[in-house]
Amino acid sequence: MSVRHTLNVALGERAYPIWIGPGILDDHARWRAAIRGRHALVVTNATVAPLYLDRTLAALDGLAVASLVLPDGEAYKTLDHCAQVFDALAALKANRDACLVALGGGVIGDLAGFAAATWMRGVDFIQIPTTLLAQVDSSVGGKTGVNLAAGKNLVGAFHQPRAVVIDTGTLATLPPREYRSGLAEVVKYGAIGNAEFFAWLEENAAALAARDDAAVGEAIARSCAHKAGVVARDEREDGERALLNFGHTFGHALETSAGYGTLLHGEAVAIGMVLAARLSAELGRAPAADTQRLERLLAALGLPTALPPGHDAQHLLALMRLDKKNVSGRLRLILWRGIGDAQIVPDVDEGAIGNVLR
Ligand SMILES: NC(=O)c1ccc[n+]([C@@H]2O[C@H](COP(=O)([O-])OP(=O)(O)OC[C@H]3O[C@@H](n4cnc5c(N)ncnc54)[C@H](O)[C@@H]3O)[C@@H](O)[C@H]2O)c1
Ligand SMILES: O=C(O)C(=O)C[C@@H](O)[C@H](O)[C@H](O)COP(=O)(O)O
Ligand SMILES: [Zn+2]
Repeated sequence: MSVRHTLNVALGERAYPIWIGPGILDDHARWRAAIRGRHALVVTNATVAPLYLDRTLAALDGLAVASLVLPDGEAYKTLDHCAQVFDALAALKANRDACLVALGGGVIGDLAGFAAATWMRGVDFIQIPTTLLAQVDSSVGGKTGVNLAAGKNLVGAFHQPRAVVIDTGTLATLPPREYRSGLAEVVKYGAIGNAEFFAWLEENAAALAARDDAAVGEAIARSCAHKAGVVARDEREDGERALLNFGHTFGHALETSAGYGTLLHGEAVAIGMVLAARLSAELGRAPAADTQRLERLLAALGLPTALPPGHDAQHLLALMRLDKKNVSGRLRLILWRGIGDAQIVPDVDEGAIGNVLR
């Protein structure tokens, strides 16, 4: 086991470490020290439990511990399944000093994090992300929540973890499609604010597609560093943090309309980023050549760039109207001036959005 990178999310008294490296799930002394009380509940799912639950429980030896294994899938990121976490905490007799341990991808992290935010009005939690997407994005920053039939992440809370334990060795068991989905959020960091990183991704696309350890490790560390900086400056999305939503207004609408789990989050974000880039070009805000560069990179990483056949533009637009970033009924989108230069654009013309969706 070895920690290759230690980052910090600088939030004053609520600052927390991000440890990144292969095998650090077994570095018990390190991450168990982040648990302050006697009770711990590990929340995971039916796919991840047989792979990594025993190793996680081994670190918690000596505490009053329980585990909850939920069904696997985006379709289960719901209030009903959050209620199962509350029931497990009640059965454990967990008090205010309890700690939840989210072991899995972004679905488990968001759901367990939301349960931690609301159990007894807020208890600690630790993120142990086991997908690339969760390692580069969802485990950092404290956005927790669940989906409704009406839209993605419509119920949630900002609640920061106490620590993020990124064991890059867990990626060895991750299916290829899920790995590619995570790469979309990596591309997002370059697209929104780091043209040099975007160029690095272009140069290393083949290595990343082949899951080369060194390239993947660097992509994870650089992504986490980007996100940690944004979150430290704007924890509650009053400004800059909204840029992390590039591609997401379209993407979330696509995920909801396709039925949760049909299109993976990263796939929907990949398509959404292309649509946001196209819309930026259509509005005369960005060069069309940058859209093509984005499409080429995403395609080289095995990600989709086009809307799924049979999509309903009007339905997508209706879903976009319920996005959290909108103000006074006006659509507020993240667009760009080009690679590495995203911006928040209020009051985007629905006609132009409709053109891009069609
Ligand atoms: N909170 C945030 O800031 C944030 C950021 C990005 C995405 N998200 C949310 O994250 C979710 C998507 O996360 P995801 O892509 O991790 O999906 P996921 O949690 O559904 O995991 C993807 C699949 O991989 C499996 N899996 C997990 N780890 C594995 C491993 N090591 N080996 C084998 N299989 C493994 C899971 O069981 C699942 O089938 C969405 O709900 C999205 O909205 C949240
Ligand atoms: O951390 C953020 O801020 C993000 O926007 C990261 C996104 O990748 C992530 O999908 C997030 O869950 C979206 O949040 P939402 O506020 O649009 O629900
Ligand atoms: Zn996302």
